[in-house]
Amino acid sequence: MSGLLLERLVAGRKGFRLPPLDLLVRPGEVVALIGPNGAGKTTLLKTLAGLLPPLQGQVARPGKAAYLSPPGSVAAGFSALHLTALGRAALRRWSPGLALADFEAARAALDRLDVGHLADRPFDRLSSGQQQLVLIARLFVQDAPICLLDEPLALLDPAHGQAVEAAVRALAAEGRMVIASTHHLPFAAQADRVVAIGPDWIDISAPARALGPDRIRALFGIEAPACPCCGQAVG
Ligand SMILES: Nc1ncnc2c1ncn2[C@@H]1O[C@H](COP(=O)(O)OP(=O)(O)OP(=O)(O)O)[C@@H](O)[C@H]1O
Repeated sequence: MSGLLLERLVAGRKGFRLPPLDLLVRPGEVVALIGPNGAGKTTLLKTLAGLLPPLQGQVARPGKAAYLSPPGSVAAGFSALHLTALGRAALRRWSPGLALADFEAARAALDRLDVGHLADRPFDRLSSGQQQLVLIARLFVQDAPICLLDEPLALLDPAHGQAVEAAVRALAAEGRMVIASTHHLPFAAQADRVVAIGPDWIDISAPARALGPDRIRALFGIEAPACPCCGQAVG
C-alpha cells in the first residue's frame, strides 16, 4: 500500500488558509499535528478526510480515511457495542446487517481499550472520555488505512490517556497511517514526525527538533521546558 500523499495542499475555509503543504505519510507512521488554538489543525484533518475541499493542491488517499472528531462531538443512540460494530458496516456492503463476527470484533476492540464493561450502555449516556475510548476502539474494527484523530487525548484521565497513546501505536503497528492533533506535547514527542502549524508557516520535522525550546517559543510564544498543557517533561 502506498502512503497518504499531500502535494502543495492548501487547506482552509472561508477567510482562513494554511500555507501549502507537501507530505507523504507512510503505512505504520504516526504523525502528530501541533499548533496553537485556531492554527488550523482541525481544518487540515478535515481536508485530509475529504470533509472539506482543498483550496489548492492534491490529497491522494490509498484507501478509506476515518476521521475521529474531538471528544464529546458524536451523538448516537446505539449501545457502545453496536456503535463499535457499525464500524464494520462498510465491510458488509452486500449483507443485510451486522453479523456475529462483527459484534465479536467490536467486543474485542472495546476490551482492548478497557471499556468492555460499557458495551451495553447507550453511547449517548457515557461520559465524554468514555465515548472517546469507544470511538477509538471502533477504529480497530474499521477498514480504514488512514486514521485522522482530532485531539484524541482531550478529556481523558492519565491512565486512559496512556491507553489511547498505546492504541494509536497499535493502529500504526497494524500498518495504518495515523495523524493526530494534540496539545499534549509528550504525546507528540512519541510520534514519528511532527507537523507544527505556526501563524504563517508549517514545519515538518522529527519530534526532538519540533519540540525544542526555540520551536515551542516560535509556536506558542512561551518558554516551555515542559508541556504547556500538563507540565509533564517533553521528550
Ligand atoms: N466552521 C467554521 N467556519 C468558519 N471558520 C471556522 C470554522 N471552524 C473553524 N474556523 C476558523 O478556522 C481557523 C482554524 O480553525 P481550526 O478549528 O482548524 O483550528 P485548530 O488548530 O483545530 O484549533 P483548536 O486547537 O482550538 O481546536 C480559525 O480561524 C477558526 O476560527
